[in-house]
This record gives sequence, structure tokens and C-alpha cells, in this order.
Amino acid sequence: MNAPPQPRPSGSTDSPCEVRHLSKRYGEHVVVDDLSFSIPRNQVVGLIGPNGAGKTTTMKMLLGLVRPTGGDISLLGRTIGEPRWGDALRRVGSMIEAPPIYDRLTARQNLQYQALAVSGSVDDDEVDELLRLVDLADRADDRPRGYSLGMRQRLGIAITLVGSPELVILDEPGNGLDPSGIIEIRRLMGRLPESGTTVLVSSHQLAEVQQACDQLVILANGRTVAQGTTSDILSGRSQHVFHVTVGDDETVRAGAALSAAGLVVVERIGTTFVIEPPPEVGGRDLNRLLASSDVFASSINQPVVSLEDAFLDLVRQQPDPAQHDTPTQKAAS
Ligand SMILES: Nc1ncnc2c1ncn2[C@@H]1O[C@H](COP(=O)(O)OP(=O)(O)OP(=O)(O)O)[C@@H](O)[C@H]1O
Repeated sequence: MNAPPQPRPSGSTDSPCEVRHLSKRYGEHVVVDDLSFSIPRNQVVGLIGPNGAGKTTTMKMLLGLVRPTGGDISLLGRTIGEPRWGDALRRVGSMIEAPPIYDRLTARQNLQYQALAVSGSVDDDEVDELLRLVDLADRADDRPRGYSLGMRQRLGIAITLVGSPELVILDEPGNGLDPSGIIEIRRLMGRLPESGTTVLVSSHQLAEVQQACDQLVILANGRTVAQGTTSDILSGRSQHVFHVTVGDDETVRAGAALSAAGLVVVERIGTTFVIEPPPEVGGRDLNRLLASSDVFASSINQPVVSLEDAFLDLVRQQPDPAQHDTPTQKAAS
């Protein structure tokens, strides 16, 4: 499942950002370990992982703010470190940690200031359009000091969009927001590909961004544990587990029938048996087996694995970070 992306020739244009075997270590602490992923153009890609998984460090490496220990980054057709890498960086908008807002300027002035910094001139139509996009047109001439956290995050995103970047990198834009603020950020991100902007967004909460994302890259302890669409990530994760519920007066007979047939009862919750049968045994077989012992199950079903369950499972399966930071890790380059 979730094979790493196939390497593409350097400078390919169908992915604005490709990462191959990226690593970062601080002393013995491996923070990002052999990370590979590719961001398809005009999609929203979520970089998801628990606190400390290496999301911010990865984003900082993409932006040239942290130097990788090893691996390659290709950004808008340029490879990290090559002479014209800076040209690519100029076509990327980013919001890492706090939004880059000047509190003494109004929202409009913040955008005008950013336009001057990016292109040396201000396009008032673009500023108006961005204010509308992030739903701040009514408050455009107020200073952000009085804004809610959600409004500040939206202004921050508008600032990253000045100059129509091809790629925006947003580090935890939903952090600290209430549910309605998170929904607004999700909607906003979902709209960006329509105007030709690819989005890489990080979060430690899958639910926060998942609905806006076309693809997910799930990180734990600096490693990719899964990547792809939601269905890619879920495929193959449905366990062959059945929940069989019987009547109060049937539990003893049901338990005896199941154990006589050599079936493993993983757990019993009240009158429900959680069974993990061999792959060739299905719900009808279980029904037939129980009926032959005079047990008529009121329900036999296979629980559906949610993406949240799969995420937690994938993250839990990762080795302890303490085992991860050994001197035998591959050497820094
Ligand atoms: N400059 C640094 N020096 C040493 N260790 C660092 C440095 N920067 C980050 N780390 C460590 O790298 C690990 C990953 O940090 P990072 O901020 O990339 O994770 P994250 O996934 O963004 O987490 P969070 O959701 O908490 O922001 C952490 O254990 C952190 O302490």
C-alpha cells in the first residue's frame, strides 16, 4: 500500500513540489527521515502528523529556511541549491507559524505592503479580490489588532496569495481556531486550486483539513507512514473482523460454538462477540455455524475503518522516537 512516488525527471512541471529521500537531523536527533512525496499541481495536499512529527521542519526545508541533511527538493522546476532556486521561491507563498501581519497597518495596507515587497507595485484590483476571497472586504480598512484569530489567519493567507503564487505552503493554519474558523479556512483552501494555486497545508489534526485535501501525506517521527487519497490510505486497512450480536440467553451457546470451530474471539462486549476469523470465513459462514447450535444472531457486521482510525493506527505503529535517534542512523550529508 502507498508505495513512494515514482521518481520523475528533475524539472518536470506536473508537480510544483517533489521531495525525495529528504532528511534532517539535529545532532543525533533525526527529525525528518527519508521523506519522499510529490504534490500534484492544482491540488490541496495535507501534511498530517502528530506534534513533533517533522511537519514544520519539512516545510521550512521546502522554503530554504532550514538546510536539509540529505535528499532532494524540486520546487517549481528548480532543484534546491541550484543557482536559480531563488526564482522558484519567489513563486511560492508561505505562512509558517504566525501569520506575517503588521498590526499598525490595516488589512488593505498589509496586502499593499506585501505587493510592493513581491513585485515593486500595487495592483488595487488584486488587493480587492484577495480581500473578497478571504471574506475581509467589510473590515479591509480596520487594523488587524481587533480581528478574531480566524480573521487574522485569513488575512495571513491573503498575504501569502499576493502575486498569485503557484504554490502556497501553510503551516497549521487552523491552529487555535474554533470550529467555524476551521471551516472557513477549509473552504478558502479548497477554492485556491480554481485560480491555479497548489496548496500544501499541515495539521496535527486530520479532521481539521482532511475534507479540503485531495491527497494526504501522513508523517510520524519524521517518516511517511502513508500517502495518497483517502481511499488509497484506507484500502487494505479494513480488517477481517466481525461483530456478532446474539440474545442474552444465547451467549454461552454462541461462545461454545465459536470456540469449537476454532474461531478467535478477540473481545466480548455484552452480548456482542468481536471475531477475527480466517480470511475465507465470511458473515454467512458465521451465521450458519451459530444457527447449527441454535443461536440466531440479531446482527453480524464488519466495522468500517474510518480515516481517523487508520491515521491513529498508522501513527501508533511507529517505533518509539527514542529508538529512532540512534548513532546508527544514516550519516548526515
Ligand atoms: N532547531 C532545532 N533544533 C533541534 N531540534 C529541533 C529544531 N527544530 C525542530 N526540532 C525538533 O524536531 C522535531 C520536529 O519538529 P517540528 O516542529 O518539525 O514538528 P511538527 O510536526 O511541526 O510539530 P508541531 O505540530 O508540534 O509543530 C521536534 O522534536 C522538535 O523538537
